[in-house]
Amino acid sequence: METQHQQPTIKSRFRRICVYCGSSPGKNPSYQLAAIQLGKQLVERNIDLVYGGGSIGLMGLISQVVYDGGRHVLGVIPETLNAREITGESVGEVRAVSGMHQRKAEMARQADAFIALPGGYGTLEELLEIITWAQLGIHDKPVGLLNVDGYYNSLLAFMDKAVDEGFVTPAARHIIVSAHTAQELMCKLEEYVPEHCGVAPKLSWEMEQQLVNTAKSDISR
Ligand SMILES: C/C(=C\CNc1ncnc2c1ncn2[C@@H]1O[C@H](COP(=O)(O)O)[C@@H](O)[C@H]1O)CO
Repeated sequence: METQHQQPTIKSRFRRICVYCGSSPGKNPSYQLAAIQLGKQLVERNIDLVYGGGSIGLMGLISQVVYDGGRHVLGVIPETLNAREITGESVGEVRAVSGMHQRKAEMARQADAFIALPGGYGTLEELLEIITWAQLGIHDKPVGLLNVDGYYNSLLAFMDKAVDEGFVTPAARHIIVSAHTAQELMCKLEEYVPEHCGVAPKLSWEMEQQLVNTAKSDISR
C-alpha cells in the first residue's frame, strides 16, 4: 500500500507573501534551489503567493512550486509585458495592470510581507522601493532578503555603510531581515517587530495610489 507523505502545516501570521526575484534563473544552481525551497516553505505554512507573473527564471520556479502545492498564486503583470513570448505562461490567477507603478502598488497591497530572492535590476528596484515605503510609514509589513550563497553580501554591506555615514538610521536598517535559507528567513519574518517610526505614518495605500496617479498625469502633460 502506498503511504502518502503530507507536510505538516505550520501556523503562520501571513496569508499572502509577495516575492520579488530574478526573471532569469541565475548561474548558480543554489539560486534555483532557494526559489524551490522558499516555495515549499510557503506551501507548508499555508501562505499564498503574489509575484510579478509569468514563468521565466526564478519567478517561474517559485510560482510553479506554490501552485503545485495547492496554494493560490497571483501574478500581477503590466499589459505591456502580458504576452506569452515575453514572460511565458503564468500559473494561477493573472491580474493585468496598466503599468509598472500600478503593478508594484498592487503587489504590495495584496501582501502581508515581502521577500526578495536573488535577481537583477527589477528585483533590486522592487526591494528598495518597498523598504523606502516602510521607512516612510506607508506600511509596516516585514521585508526579507534571502541571501543565497552570500549573493546580497555587498548590498547588506552598503546598507551598513549608509548607517555609518548617517544616511540611514539604525531603526530603518532594521527594516530588512536577512537569512541564508528560506526556513530561517521565514522564522525571522514570523517574529519580526518593526522598530522604525515612519515620518508619514498616516499615509495610506489609497493616498499612495493618488500620488502615483498624480505623478503619472504630471509626466504625461
Ligand atoms: C524584459 C525582461 C523580462 C521580462 N519579463 C518579466 N516578466 C515579469 N516580471 C518581470 C520581468 N522582468 C522584470 N520583472 C519584475 O522585476 C523582477 C525581476 O526583474 P530582474 O531584473 O530579472 O531581477 C520581478 O520581481 C518582476 O516583478 C528581461 O529582464
